[in-house]
Amino acid sequence: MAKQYDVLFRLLLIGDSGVGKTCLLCRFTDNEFHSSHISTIGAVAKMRNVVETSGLKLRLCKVDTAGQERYQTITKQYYRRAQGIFLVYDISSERSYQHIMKWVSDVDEYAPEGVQKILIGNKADEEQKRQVGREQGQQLAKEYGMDFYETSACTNLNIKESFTRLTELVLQAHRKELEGLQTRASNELTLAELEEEEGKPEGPANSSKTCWC
Ligand SMILES: Nc1nc2c(ncn2[C@@H]2O[C@H](COP(=O)(O)OP(=O)(O)OP(=O)(O)O)[C@@H](O)[C@H]2O)c(=O)[nH]1
Repeated sequence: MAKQYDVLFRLLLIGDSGVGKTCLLCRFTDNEFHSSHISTIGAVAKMRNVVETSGLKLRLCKVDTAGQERYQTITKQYYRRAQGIFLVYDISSERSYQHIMKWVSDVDEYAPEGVQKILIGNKADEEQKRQVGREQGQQLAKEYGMDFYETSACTNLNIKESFTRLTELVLQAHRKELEGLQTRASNELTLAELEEEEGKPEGPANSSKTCWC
């Protein structure tokens, strides 16, 4: 069957367990929010419809990874195929913010050079429980040369903006290859593995979640 898209980009969500990675993805993809927390096991991929830009059809595959330590061997396998990474902490958890440094060092070790990163301070609606100031997020992002967004999967704050921004950064980083692709026959594209993953759990582990949230 003819491919419905030219290029597939993989965006990864990483961060401590419970910071809201699954909910961010669920809000962006299905515009839904669920208040229960069922930990992701391993990693789960979700496709977003084809986006047309610069004469190319992009398909985004977003991989929601488990934050729990025991799945880290599995989730690190996904780093090397990522073009963009969301590093997520929870503004009501100082601990999850402190752990961003550890997540960044994992990215440096396992992700390809040139991978694009964005720092996310999620649960911005939880102002009364805030433990991490907005300026702390900005400062950390600056240190690592990342863009920074405070988001809320609950109220839909900055969800579209942050996903759009990371896609833009990935596009910019791959501009040269993309220009080449525009002049070639579209079926030869290999910028990322072109494969159909709709609805399938990514990789060796399944998710215990019955839906994406
Ligand atoms: N108030 C508020 N709660 C949120 C937000 N995002 C997620 N949550 C809640 O935080 C809990 C954890 O969310 P998940 O998305 O399952 O967290 P996760 O990072 O995917 O967790 P793991 O799969 O264990 O790594 C759930 O109870 C969500 O309802 C948010 O923006 N605001």
